[in-house]
Amino acid sequence: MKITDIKLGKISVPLKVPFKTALRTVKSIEDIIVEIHTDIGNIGYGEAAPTGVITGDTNLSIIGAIKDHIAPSIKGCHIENFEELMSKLHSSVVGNTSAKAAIDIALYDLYGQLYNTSVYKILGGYRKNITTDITISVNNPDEMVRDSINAIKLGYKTLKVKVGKDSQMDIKRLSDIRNAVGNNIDIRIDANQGWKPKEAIKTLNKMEDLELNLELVEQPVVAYDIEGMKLVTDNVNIPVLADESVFSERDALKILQKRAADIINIKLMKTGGINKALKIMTMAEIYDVECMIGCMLEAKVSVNAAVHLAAAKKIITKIDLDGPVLCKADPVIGGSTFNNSKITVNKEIGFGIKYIEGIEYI
Ligand SMILES: C[C@H](N)C(=O)N[C@H](CCC(=O)O)C(=O)O
Ligand SMILES: [Mg+2]
Repeated sequence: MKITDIKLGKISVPLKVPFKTALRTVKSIEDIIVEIHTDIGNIGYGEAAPTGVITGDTNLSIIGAIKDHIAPSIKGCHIENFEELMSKLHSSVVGNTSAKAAIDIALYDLYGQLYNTSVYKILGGYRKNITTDITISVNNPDEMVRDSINAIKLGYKTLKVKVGKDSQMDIKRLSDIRNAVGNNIDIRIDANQGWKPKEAIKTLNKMEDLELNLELVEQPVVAYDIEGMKLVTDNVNIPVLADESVFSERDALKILQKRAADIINIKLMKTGGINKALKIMTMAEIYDVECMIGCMLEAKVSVNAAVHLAAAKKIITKIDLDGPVLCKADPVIGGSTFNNSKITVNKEIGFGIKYIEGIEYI
């Protein structure tokens, strides 16, 4: 199965409500779709999200990286030579992890098609069903309480509450939400780098004193401050999860060796796809550290690939794959089933993506 062409397009999918974090506010998903075509008519689908404030990737940089670097290095190659393809993909250009993720996903799709097997089975086939949390955007406390109650009515048992804009107000936000939802709901919080290390320690210890019963705190401090994150990890009881601090295997190794965080959040847009994510997961296994699998604001093509990875691997114990359920509509035909918090991995060959509505080809 030989790669003959790589086509790119854009999709635009409005969100149900604006998505707000300490880093950005977004009203719609504007992602790049990749189609890798082969000499025998198979197509592999991938998706890249332009999360400039986290990955540095924009739609124009994604298009440029694929057109100028990645496509020329993999065109004409055979899917059979998968290891060689991965090596070419990752050495074609530095950085550009979202562009690499889209290509990696499309290549895994074709690899599954080549061997007539669903990707999650090739990767390990650990389980068929997973349960995601849902993000509660950072807003005024009343709005966040309302969004939390609405999420619980839809059956969500875990809320991922965005904080990090104002630590005093964050304590009120969390107190109001915990009061409103009771103690049977898991609450994890994500500061998206918004706090300074000492501020994070003070805030998290206050939240513990108030018995807010938080499952974990995600990325309390700025991504590059590994010492700061370790200081937080060593001085609070709430488990600390490294998100923006871990892109590569080297980043993960540093965090693991220093014990700077308790859990690692793996996202395909940070790692550059499944192949590199697997390496991080193996390291986490060695250090006996659990992983979350997360997503950026992504539609169902790339989140479906993350579902396959999550379904395949035992080391992934926490799921944050709510991208598709945050959207007003789903333009992707095929793939896993998203029924609010319940996700069932699909069994079709490859990733099972059949068609994507409304692609604007570039
Ligand atoms: C969508 C997911 N639940 C999430 O919250 N991801 C964010 C980053 C998303 C973005 O800004 O596109 C995270 O975990 O930091
Ligand atoms: Mg995060």
